[in-house]
Amino acid sequence: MPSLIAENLTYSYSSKIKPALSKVSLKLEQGTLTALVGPNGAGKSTLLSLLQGSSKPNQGEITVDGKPLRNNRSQVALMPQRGKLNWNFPITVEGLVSLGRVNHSKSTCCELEAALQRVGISHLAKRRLDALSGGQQQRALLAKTLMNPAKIFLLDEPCSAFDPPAKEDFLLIIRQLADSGFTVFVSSHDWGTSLNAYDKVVALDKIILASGSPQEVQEKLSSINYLRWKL
Ligand SMILES: Nc1ncnc2c1ncn2[C@@H]1O[C@H](COP(=O)(O)OP(=O)(O)OP(=O)(O)O)[C@@H](O)[C@H]1O
Repeated sequence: MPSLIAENLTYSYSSKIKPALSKVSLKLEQGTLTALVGPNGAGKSTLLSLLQGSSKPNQGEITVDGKPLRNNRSQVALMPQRGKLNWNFPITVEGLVSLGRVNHSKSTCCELEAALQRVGISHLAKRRLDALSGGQQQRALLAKTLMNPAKIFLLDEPCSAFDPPAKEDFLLIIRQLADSGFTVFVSSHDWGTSLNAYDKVVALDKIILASGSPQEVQEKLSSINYLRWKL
């Protein structure tokens, strides 16, 4: 059953420039892990911000469980790109993660501990954020996002700070999230074999280039010679 459907989304930052996204349609099924791939400037972050509802499309519709997104925004949470955060802010890991509670209501110890456990950093709860590695910081940011009682998680380039083993560990964490019923949509620059860890791949470059299983998308992109001239 699809939990999020986007139909014909078009979005321009200004009427004077070409649209960042044109007629983008996709379906995210409940309990699946989907990759969103595309080169720099393809519109990945723009699409995620539309799907989260922080920007509105110029044209097109987004529904969550059959209702317009505007009536169901609490079901969708976005983890921003790491570049959007000040990692030197003087805060502990548990302080950061607690901020993820919606409306900043007081989080219970259980919720906090569950989020830290899900991403495997309970032992770092009292550490300062600026004393962590880039990969540990990304896990802390995911734990903060998971404090949100949403069921659709949009992750904007979460693997950018990871070395290959850490990336594999992170993929396992998000796979477990999907297997426990959450819908997870992850933007990435990685067109390599790690795409095989996903149920589905959406390739974007202002329009949807291809969508389907990792193999189907790789085949489609090579048939249009996209990978050769673009990447
Ligand atoms: N605030 C903005 N104002 C004007 N144009 C913008 C703005 N944000 C993004 N753009 C433009 O929209 C297009 C899509 O940008 P976006 O950040 O969504 O791409 P992306 O695929 O996430 O890129 P990257 O992989 O580099 O993060 C780019 O041409 C970008 O320059």
